[in-house]
Amino acid sequence: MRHGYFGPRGTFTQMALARWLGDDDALAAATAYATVPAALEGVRAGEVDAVMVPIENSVEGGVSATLDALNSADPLAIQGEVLVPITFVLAAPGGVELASVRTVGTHSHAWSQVRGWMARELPEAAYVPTLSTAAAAEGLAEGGATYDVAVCAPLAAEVFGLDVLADDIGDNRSAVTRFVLVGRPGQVPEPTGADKTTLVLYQHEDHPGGLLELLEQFAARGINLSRLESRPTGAAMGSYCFSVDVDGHLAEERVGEALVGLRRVCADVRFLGSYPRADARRAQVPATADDAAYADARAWLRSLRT
Ligand SMILES: O=C(O)C(=O)C[C@]1(C(=O)O)C=C[C@@H](O)C=C1
Repeated sequence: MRHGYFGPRGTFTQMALARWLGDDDALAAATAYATVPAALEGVRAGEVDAVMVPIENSVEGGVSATLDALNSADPLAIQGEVLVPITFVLAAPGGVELASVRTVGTHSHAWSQVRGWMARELPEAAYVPTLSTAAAAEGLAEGGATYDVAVCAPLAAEVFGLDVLADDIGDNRSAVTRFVLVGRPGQVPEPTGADKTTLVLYQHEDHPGGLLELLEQFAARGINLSRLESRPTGAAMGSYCFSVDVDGHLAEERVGEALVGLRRVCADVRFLGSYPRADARRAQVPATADDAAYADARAWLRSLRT
């Protein structure tokens, strides 16, 4: 299988792919893409079979670039997820002193996670956005960067031969980012009992109780949601879709029933995959909503009809 990732080398995303593959040769052969949309386009175009991209951070929330690229164009399928603890360093070419720093380059998600440290230690420093944390480090190593230092992973500082001016500068020491491996739709991974299903829901039109109508489909079937975000569809001001992760697998009765319900009440339902949870936490399913309960209720209905 050919893999890709949101690169360059030294991104947190590459670390996630390393964890997923567990094989140095496969990682070295993987294609680095400069942006998340480019990585997903690489899969759609068949350049690679699957790419690793960030989707959610425990401090900053959803990664909009990923959510929006997954919601548009041909549907893709999430095949698995990886959790990576996030620690940032302040990295610079040799000879740069902390006191002389005026500008800091990094990814916008990383900047949001070091704001407190920056306000305390470098209150005058201006922020320069870069395509990724590792791209910021790469820019310094290549020369000609428009910033003095980079906020990046310790790995990126090492890969690009930079000095570490400050260690562990994240405001939240337990920050974690969730990454997903995305491929073309095909086989859905087998259910494990500890799975997630990712969906994008489009309402017919804005109306009172519209969101409740969607959520009812899950609540009535004993399905827990682990993420719910509204994203603009881009069609008009106030036009939103809902991106959700639910505990459960397409193959399970209660998830299937919820999908049937959603299909009836939504203008469109985009199925983005059922896949094993990285933390292997089993879904809490009420006894009234497990597969046996559905089979029993269906048998009863059949008996009434015959
Ligand atoms: O820039 C990187 O290194 C990434 O992998 C991207 C990304 C993100 O998009 O959230 C990943 C984890 C960190 O929270 C900051 C940046």
